[in-house]
Amino acid sequence: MSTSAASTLRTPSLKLSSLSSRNPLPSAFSVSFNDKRAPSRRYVIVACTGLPSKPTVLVAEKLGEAGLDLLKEFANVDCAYNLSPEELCTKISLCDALIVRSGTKVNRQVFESSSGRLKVVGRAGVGIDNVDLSAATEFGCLVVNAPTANTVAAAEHGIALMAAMARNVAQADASIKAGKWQRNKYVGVSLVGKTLVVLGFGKVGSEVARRAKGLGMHVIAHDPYAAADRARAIGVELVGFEEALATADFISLHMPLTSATSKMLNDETFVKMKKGVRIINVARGGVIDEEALVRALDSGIVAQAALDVFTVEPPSKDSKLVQHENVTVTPHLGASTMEAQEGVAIEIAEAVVGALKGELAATAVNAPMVPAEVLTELKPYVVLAEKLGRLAVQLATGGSGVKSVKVTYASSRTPDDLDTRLLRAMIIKGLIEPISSVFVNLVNADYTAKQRGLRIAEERILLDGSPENPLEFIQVHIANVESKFASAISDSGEIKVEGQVKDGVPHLTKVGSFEVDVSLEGSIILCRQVDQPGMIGKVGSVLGEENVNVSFMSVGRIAPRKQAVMAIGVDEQPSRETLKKIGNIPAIEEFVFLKL
Ligand SMILES: NC(=O)c1ccc[n+]([C@@H]2O[C@H](COP(=O)([O-])OP(=O)(O)OC[C@H]3O[C@@H](n4cnc5c(N)ncnc54)[C@H](O)[C@@H]3O)[C@@H](O)[C@H]2O)c1
Ligand SMILES: O=C(O)[C@H](O)COP(=O)(O)O
Repeated sequence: MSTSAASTLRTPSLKLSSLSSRNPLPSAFSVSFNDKRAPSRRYVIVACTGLPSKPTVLVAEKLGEAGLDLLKEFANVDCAYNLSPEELCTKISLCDALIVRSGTKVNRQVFESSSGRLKVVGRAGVGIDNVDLSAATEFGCLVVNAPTANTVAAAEHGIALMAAMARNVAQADASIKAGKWQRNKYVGVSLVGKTLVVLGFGKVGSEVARRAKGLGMHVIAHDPYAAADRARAIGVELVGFEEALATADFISLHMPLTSATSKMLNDETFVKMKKGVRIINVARGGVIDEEALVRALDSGIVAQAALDVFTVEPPSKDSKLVQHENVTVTPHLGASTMEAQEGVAIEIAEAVVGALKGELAATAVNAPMVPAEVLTELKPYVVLAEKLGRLAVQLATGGSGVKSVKVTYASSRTPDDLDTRLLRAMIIKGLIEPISSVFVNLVNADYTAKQRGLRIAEERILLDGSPENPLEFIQVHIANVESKFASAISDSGEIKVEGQVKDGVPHLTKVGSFEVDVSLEGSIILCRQVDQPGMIGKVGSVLGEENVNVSFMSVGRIAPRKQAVMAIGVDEQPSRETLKKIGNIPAIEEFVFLKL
């Protein structure tokens, strides 16, 4: 009999610990049994009190009612606006999700202060430059945004600013209200026939281009990552940066703020522009060097600027840029229409609720974005991947020694047609979580593996046949470790488990060199025995005596009457005594109990 099974069953030390950091249910607690002889092993029984089990969502900036209503159906919603950074850090430890707009800095300190409870940050809008994505990823916190609902609003605001600037609407309005009537002073310029350069030809940029063409402007665009055919389809030519600068009568900015786009317009670029150029910015203040813009306005290179966004928001009252007479400003209103705010609120509420339910988010910013239909197709394989990881690591003696893992995907689909990032993340989750207190998810899987020195190599086996199913089987191999169940070692000396999805249900189909077939639900007992009549009955009746329900049994053998491996799926965890009794059945040579 294997000593491993017995050693997992020593008298445990009892410890009560809150699960709040790993479990979104605030009412859940765990009783954990630590095995004194094998401290790395820990059993957890989760119990829920009668307290409310809804997750808590902190809404830190104004969100549309429709979004709040959606959130309230699923969560406790705490709307707390204008929090100081300290107040945010204090509150966040009690929250599972946080929703912000552009006015809240979600920095590393926020993630640190959450002590692991914060699972989702929802940015109710597009720009995520106010969220520290690396910190979020490190802490396993998913960041989702609402990338589409305010596109048109932002584009319309860009067009509104351009027209208002060209015709001095804001200045003339202020002048009349100050009792003046200055018709000669506010002669404007026409838009028709002028060249508009759109910098950043994404969602907002292309909508601006469409509208500007309707106004009779000649529109060209610069975007190193945009597809030329998409631009051509709406009659826009993509040009290089230098050409864009030199040709523009108007420049409208629509790129995200990143380290590459920070201060993209600066002293050097302003001198390359046509004298009298006009600039519109509804993207982010930081893409312009604001001091350089003031110089360019003073020197007349830039005739006018219309700005919705600023490096620091709100800008200081005495900001030279804001006060400049040739500058028209609005207080970051691009997304602020009734329609856009309603849409954004619903888009972000759905994304946050979905993420809290554990669904894979389509608008994830710091996790692989996988199209919805691919997610649906891969769902059972995602479960299979995690369970194979969990089984493989539990088969290793001393899990922390697991450093080198190979994953094999067998499929008749070409690699281009099979996205395995999700599967890899779930295998990592399965490999790490049973042997550590780290919470692993799609967001932090690769990061966590790297931190622990766990190398994951992936290989594909291209099968013949029609690629109806995404995958035929997945194998997880762990190299350079001993196994507590010697039969799990394959001919090549590695722990090997293989699984398939059958009728939508993940199955374990191979352990080492033994073929088995057991659905991956509940837990599993693996026994190696001499193949002889009555073994299934013997083990089954030991389990039955203790009312442990057997969900599945399967035997794989080398040859009749030789060695066989029996895989038994059980719904309940058998007691120590029951496992001992199984080990004492004379024909059983080794066995192991594995939690899924
Ligand atoms: N003022 C507002 O209220 C408001 C509202 C919505 C969006 N925005 C901002 O507008 C910007 C664009 O939003 P979007 O939804 O169109 O995003 P998007 O991701 O659809 O488009 C951004 C585009 O910028 C391009 N880009 C990246 N680097 C570039 C570079 N160096 N030069 C030129 N182009 C570059 C990308 O390739 C992409 O096509 C974001 O910064 C967003 O935060 C502001
Ligand atoms: O990036 C965005 O979506 C816009 O800048 C809107 O920001 P807001 O939600 O703060 O209005």
